[in-house]
Amino acid sequence: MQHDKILILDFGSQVTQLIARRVREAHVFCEVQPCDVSDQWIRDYAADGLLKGVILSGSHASVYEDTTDKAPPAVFTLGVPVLGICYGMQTMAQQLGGKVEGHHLREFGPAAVRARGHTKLLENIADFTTPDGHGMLNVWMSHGDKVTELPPGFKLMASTDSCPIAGMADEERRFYAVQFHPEVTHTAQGKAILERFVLEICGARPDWVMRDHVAEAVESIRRQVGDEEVILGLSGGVDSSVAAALIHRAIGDQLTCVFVDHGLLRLNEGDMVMDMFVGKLHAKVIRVDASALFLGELQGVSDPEAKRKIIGNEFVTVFKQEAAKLTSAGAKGAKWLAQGTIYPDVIESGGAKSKKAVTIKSHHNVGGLPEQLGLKLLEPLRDLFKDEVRELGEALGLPHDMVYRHPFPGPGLGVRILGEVKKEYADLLRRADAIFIEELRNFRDAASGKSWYDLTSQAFAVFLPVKSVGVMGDGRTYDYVVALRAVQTSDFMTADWAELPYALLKKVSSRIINEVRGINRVTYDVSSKPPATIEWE
Ligand SMILES: Nc1ncnc2c1ncn2[C@@H]1O[C@H](COP(=O)(O)OP(=O)(O)OP(=O)(O)O)[C@@H](O)[C@H]1O
Ligand SMILES: O=c1[nH]c(=O)c2[nH+]cn([C@@H]3O[C@H](COP(=O)(O)O)[C@@H](O)[C@H]3O)c2[nH]1
Ligand SMILES: NC(=O)CC[C@H](N)C(=O)O
Ligand SMILES: [Mg+2]
Repeated sequence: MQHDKILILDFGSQVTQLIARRVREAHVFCEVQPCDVSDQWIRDYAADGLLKGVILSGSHASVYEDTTDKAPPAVFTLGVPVLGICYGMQTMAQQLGGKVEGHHLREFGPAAVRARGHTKLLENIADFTTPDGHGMLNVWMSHGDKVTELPPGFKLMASTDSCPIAGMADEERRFYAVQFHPEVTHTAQGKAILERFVLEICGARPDWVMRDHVAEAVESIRRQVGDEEVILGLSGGVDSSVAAALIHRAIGDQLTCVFVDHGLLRLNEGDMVMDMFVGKLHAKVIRVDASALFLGELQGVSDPEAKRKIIGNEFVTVFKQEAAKLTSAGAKGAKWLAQGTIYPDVIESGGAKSKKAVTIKSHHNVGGLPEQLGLKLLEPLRDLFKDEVRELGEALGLPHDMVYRHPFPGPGLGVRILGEVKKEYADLLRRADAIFIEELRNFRDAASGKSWYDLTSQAFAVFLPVKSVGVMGDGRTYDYVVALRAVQTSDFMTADWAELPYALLKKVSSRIINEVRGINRVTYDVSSKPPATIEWE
């Protein structure tokens, strides 16, 4: 089945992904592309007739600077509706003959917008009505520049006290633009406005539903792979688990999963993964116990980046060995490497050019492997956001607890044991961490009824290789310290430390100190990201 599609051109706004989320929530398929795709690219993209509309995102830049990006002109000649948001509105105005000016006064935060001109986009969408009968919208603004002159053919669609042209429309050509951000939840009617644009103005079919997606994905994997063999690095994390379950549904025993136990996994994780995939799904999984190898290589190394590099390299070595064994043992050998790449990974690596490439941490993943192994790449989750991946996982019958797990970094406990990694430390940390997670699952927030595990995005314990003095049973102890970390975040780029209930912290601390001999002190990390990061290394 072919889906109608909406194209979102990204000018580098922090919230471009939210536009895509809102469109997907309206069950319309959409893709984000960098704003500097060529006219030819746009025309090719539209050639199948499925492109129903284009959305231009915001940006940190100002359109009147010489160096800033413009929308590919073809966007305005395709004949499909276009919606400009913030910078997207400003560049639309400028490119089509209007005027944009800078102001030193920035408008950042909530604003009340008055709808004008009875346009199709805002018609009958309002948060309240003024005594004289005007529809008003509570929106979120984030700009310094303004459109000061409408382009020919446009009429005024919205205004605020400080921004007289807060929206404009050329209804004949179906071009609409708003200075505020409908994609953020602070704009109360934002969802309604984007739905109006996508469903009614663009007329896109709302046919993007997970149920159908499973069948389609299975079909497309079968077509792509034929009777060839596939290998996949299975971590027990959400993405690789859902990818494995999906591919297994499609091609059964043609899939072999390689699960590397580097000795830095969470408590019982290895057995859990095997139980699920081998025991319940009957998938082929090779469990490689490489803990001696990894811990050996890490001996004496305490620099975080050096540790990450070692773990990454060893991982590649082990994976290559297993792939080679598979090739020599089987008649055919694997031709495909499957990965649980999801849509945010795609956008982050190939997308917006505004992203600055400063290495804060070398993230471990299987990048670069396909070339080294000479395998073709199979990435069935490439189009999906994390919550869609989770929905898909559940549709495939994976247990809720597995698909709603917090993410776990590839280097595992290796980046949660500060400094040199030792088996002794990993064993202590695993037990402390398991207690923390267990209690997060046990404690529920009275108001929402949700567990604190579900109310946090990521939570774990960190091992500090320093000793402090304590007193237990009238005796002196001199033992290690554990720090607890729990954060709330939507995208892991920024995060707040979670305000866990004291009763929960108290229980966890007392259990860890009583049950894990070797730890006599527990602290709670109250640092946000930035300036701290989520992991400690
Ligand atoms: N211990 C491991 N054994 C095999 N493959 C692994 C291991 N750790 C990581 N990988 C591979 O590296 C990829 C990237 O890891 P990443 O943590 O980003 O994703 P994930 O573990 O699948 O999901 P999550 O984000 O929920 O942890 C995984 O999809 C998996 O293919
Ligand atoms: O697959 C991964 N390989 C890695 O090397 C890695 N390092 C950090 N993380 C995860 O990324 C998110 C942000 O972490 P930081 O704030 O510590 O950079 C958090 O969710 C971290 O757990 C990793 N994930
Ligand atoms: N959020 C935006 O798109 C801002 C656009 C432009 N930089 C301005 O300040 O007006
Ligand atoms: Mg993981």
